Amino acid sequence: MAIAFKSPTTSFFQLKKNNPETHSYLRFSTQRFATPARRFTPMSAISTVPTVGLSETFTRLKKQGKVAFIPYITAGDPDLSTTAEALKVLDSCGSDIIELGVPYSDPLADGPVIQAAATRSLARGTNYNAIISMLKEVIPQLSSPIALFSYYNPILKHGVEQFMSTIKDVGVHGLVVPDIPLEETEILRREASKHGIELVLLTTPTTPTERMKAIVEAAEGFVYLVSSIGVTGARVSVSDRVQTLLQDIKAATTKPVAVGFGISKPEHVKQVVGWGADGVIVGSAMVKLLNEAKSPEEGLKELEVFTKSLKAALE
Ligand SMILES: O=P(O)(O)OC[C@@H](O)[C@@H](O)c1c[nH]c2ccccc12
Repeated sequence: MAIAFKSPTTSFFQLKKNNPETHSYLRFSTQRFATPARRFTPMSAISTVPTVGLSETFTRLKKQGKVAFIPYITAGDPDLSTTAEALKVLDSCGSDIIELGVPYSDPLADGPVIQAAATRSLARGTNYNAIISMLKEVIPQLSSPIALFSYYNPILKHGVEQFMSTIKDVGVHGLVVPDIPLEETEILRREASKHGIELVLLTTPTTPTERMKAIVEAAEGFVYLVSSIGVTGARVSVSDRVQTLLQDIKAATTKPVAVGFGISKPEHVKQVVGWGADGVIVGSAMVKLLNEAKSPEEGLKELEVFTKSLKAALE
């Protein structure tokens, strides 16, 4: 059993056996992480705020009666130094966890906005080593934990153990791998847990109940509830099926559940919070804003205003 990502116009997840598309993650990408790591000017005063992991973050927020705000951005779009600054902006505007996407040439679950961000980033020469160097410098300056978001292929390319050990060393707390089916997460889960990395798993509106139960049982950090069928990207409204899906998941687990896909406005955030989500994930809207700004500096300013508006909707 495997999860296949279809083209943006068709369904998002499809559970199928022996479908060639399901094994796309086994193909090694020709994209080389070849360019040398960029250097970042060290900050004069680097704070070493000890961050806690994903599940601990939810526990702390729950005690305060709060819901987690989880933005997503793609590393290296428009460039890695802007990503470094964007992480600091997102952190200082009250993000609780930050999802950082590793750009990949076949981002099958991503809609046009994030796909284009990955393409731009790779075209600029963003590579794994450069992302790791950037994180090594920036993570000590953040108070929110980072969940790295990567398709399976780049992880396989580095070797699962090597990958986990490297991301742990630079201070990453969690990992989301959207194109690996539950049945094939064994090695990933073993290595993640060996290195203290929380492996977030996803469930979707088309996941059968029994399978959803197995996914939430294995999930670490939080359960990612994909709000709608399709690919990532802003939508006019959030499907009200999310309310029932949340109830079903919550009947199966006490683990925190964060909702993502199509959330782009304060109204969406309020709605999802009203339905009982423990976290709200916003990706494409953030990526779009950074891309469409007149300059990276302008983009960072807009990111700050936008993040504050979404965060305010959570209060
Ligand atoms: O972009 P949206 O619709 O706001 O959805 C969140 C999302 O971007 C982020 O979590 C994500 C980026 N790429 C993905 C691929 C699969 C699942 C989730 C993701």
